[in-house]
Amino acid sequence: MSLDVRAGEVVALVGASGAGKSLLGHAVLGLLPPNATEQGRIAWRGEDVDVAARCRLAGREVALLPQALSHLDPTASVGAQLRRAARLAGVPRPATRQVATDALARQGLDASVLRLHPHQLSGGMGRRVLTAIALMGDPALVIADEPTPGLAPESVTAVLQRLRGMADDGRGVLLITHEISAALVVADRVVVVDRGRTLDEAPASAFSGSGQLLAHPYTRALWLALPANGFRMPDDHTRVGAGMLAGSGGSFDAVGA
Ligand SMILES: Nc1ncnc2c1ncn2[C@@H]1O[C@H](COP(=O)(O)OP(=O)(O)OP(=O)(O)O)[C@@H](O)[C@H]1O
Ligand code: NI
Repeated sequence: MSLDVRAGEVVALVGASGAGKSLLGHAVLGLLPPNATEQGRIAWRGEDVDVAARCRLAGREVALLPQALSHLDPTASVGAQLRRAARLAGVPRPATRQVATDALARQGLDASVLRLHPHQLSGGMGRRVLTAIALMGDPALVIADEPTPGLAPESVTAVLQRLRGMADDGRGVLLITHEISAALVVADRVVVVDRGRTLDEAPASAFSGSGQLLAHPYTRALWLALPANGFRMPDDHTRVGAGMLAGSGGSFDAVGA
């Protein structure tokens, strides 16, 4: 896999289940299991970063916006979790309460939420809390792993617009998803992956009409299969799929971040 994310842009990483999208995100954050073997390189601001360096960047320069509310600690109040994130981001202890309150306010939540525990939050509130935690260290890169499945349409829009806002504030955003239609609402570029390989990269604007601007047949097939395009399946779809299988190795050679 090979891709890069620049400041100010949302890059959507799109691919079928098992393509390796989450693994790529975890690799960038230095979160792969200890027995994982890696090949290739990951660079941050032009410099190669090893696992130790990536772990130092994680939570400060690079933040993960997880999908599941289960990433919140069920036994700790929202306030305690935000203050912990603030301390990890380098905020001196006496200031953490105010920083936590401000972080919630930026997500449209008032200070009464500090006292709540995760089970008392609605789905939308929980996601705002996760966002507040992820942004605590003022990261330059936000990796959002499947932030929208299971959400009501208006919440999907809100989550995507928040990601767009993060990019407009000058951050880079990597949006991992298998919902290309949602990604296209906010993405500048779309990187298509399959079975551990980058297949294609296209500007979001190329996804229009009958896909004539999309060079790769797999990407065009993804676009045409959307409900809005009438679930069209090109005749050669199965053949393309089989070709993808035959040509794939399932590991990443190169990762650029
Ligand atoms: N710790 C692990 N050990 C071995 N194999 C793993 C591990 N984690 C993931 N895999 C495998 O690596 C492949 C890629 O998984 P990954 O979770 O990155 O896919 P994904 O593209 O994020 O899929 P999804 O859209 O379902 O989240 C899958 O075949 C998965 O089973
Ligand atoms: Ni995943």
